[in-house]
Amino acid sequence: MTTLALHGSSIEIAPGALASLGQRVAALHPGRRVAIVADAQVAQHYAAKALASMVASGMALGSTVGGTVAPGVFTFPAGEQHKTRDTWAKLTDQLIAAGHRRDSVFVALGGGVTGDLVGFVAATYLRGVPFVQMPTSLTAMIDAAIGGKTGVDTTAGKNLVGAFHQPSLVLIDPRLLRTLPPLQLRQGLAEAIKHGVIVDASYFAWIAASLRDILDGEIDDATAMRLVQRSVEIKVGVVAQDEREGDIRKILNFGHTIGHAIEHVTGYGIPHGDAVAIGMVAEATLAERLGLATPGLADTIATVCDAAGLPVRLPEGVAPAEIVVATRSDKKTRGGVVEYALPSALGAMAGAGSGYGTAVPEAAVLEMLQHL
Ligand SMILES: NC(=O)c1ccc[n+]([C@@H]2O[C@H](COP(=O)([O-])OP(=O)(O)OC[C@H]3O[C@@H](n4cnc5c(N)ncnc54)[C@H](O)[C@@H]3O)[C@@H](O)[C@H]2O)c1
Ligand SMILES: O=C(O)C(=O)C[C@@H](O)[C@H](O)[C@H](O)COP(=O)(O)O
Ligand SMILES: [Zn+2]
Repeated sequence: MTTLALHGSSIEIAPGALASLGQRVAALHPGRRVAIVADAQVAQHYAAKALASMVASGMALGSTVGGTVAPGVFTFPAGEQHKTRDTWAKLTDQLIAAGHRRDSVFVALGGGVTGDLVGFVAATYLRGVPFVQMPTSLTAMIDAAIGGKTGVDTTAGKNLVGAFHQPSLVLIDPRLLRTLPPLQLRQGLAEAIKHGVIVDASYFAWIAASLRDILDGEIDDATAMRLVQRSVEIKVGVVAQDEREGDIRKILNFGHTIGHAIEHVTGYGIPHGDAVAIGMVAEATLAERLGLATPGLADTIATVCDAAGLPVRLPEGVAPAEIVVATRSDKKTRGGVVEYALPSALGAMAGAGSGYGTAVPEAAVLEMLQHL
């Protein structure tokens, strides 16, 4: 078992950890009522086990006004299309009806959509109740469950409404990756590749050399632990320095300015990791064109993303100009100009000492996208 600490969160990684969920939640939150929230797909795989572990540890569930015991598990339909204010409202109403009050703790059991959504429900519920992240996708284990960014998408763009709200516990069981569909495993790899590019060239090289071990057949405990642990260490190392993204945390957004714009203009028809892979190649190309990055960096990133089965070019039918317009809702925009977090070399980012945001004129972004 590996344990890390971050802004009040205990982050615990161990194969088989799901069995100890109830025990860990009860130890951190004695006397609280608990509600588990999962999307319908994850619920089919893991809700019964998670609930059994809560009940075995003596955690109480909600209860309605008439005294009936409320369900322990609340579900919503799977998919980014449901990471919305509408789902936030429905879940909030269901939890209120189930009698959850300030003495409750919520558990997000699922991928990044579930973690972002349930974290935002917890952040706003009676002005804030504690929550626990039990991530089930690679994206959630190595990225979304860590660092306290919660929120939902709106029709204007990605993650535009949300809050920073740190989970009390992030319990990671890499064995849950065994039921994750290959397409979803690749989505997480995009974020792991990002971690290599922004902080650790040797981790990038290890991922490149380990793609077959990760993607072909069932991932073994040793490979899964190494992948999850190194990415978690990198994310924790960055967020520990800058919780609210005033400075170095921006580097975790590498690939996301273009990536989020792609997700938005395709109506979330492109999964997050795919969009980030294209975004990383595009933004590294931009960094090279601006003279900030080592020539060849974008090709190196593209080669590894391609070998991981991730796309590296704009999807067919998506016009560069509409991407540029969609980038205007990026949260790193200052004074009306979008600032990008750009790499300078494998394992290093441009802009240290000046906030890690590089203001780039739209004309330069448009030209780069037209030649991608
Ligand atoms: N808050 C952050 O810092 C942060 C970081 C990265 C990504 N994100 C967000 O995370 C989301 C993407 O996360 P995601 O890729 O996990 O998407 P997701 O939550 O939609 O999960 C992907 C699919 O995999 C299924 N699934 C998850 N775990 C499974 C398992 N173990 N077995 C079988 N099926 C499983 C889900 O039901 C879903 O259909 C995006 O909304 C992105 O913006 C947030
Ligand atoms: O934790 C961070 O900080 C990140 O930027 C991690 C990203 O991988 C993640 O997709 C995040 O949700 C993007 O945040 P946003 O602030 O650009 O909405
Ligand atoms: Zn991301």
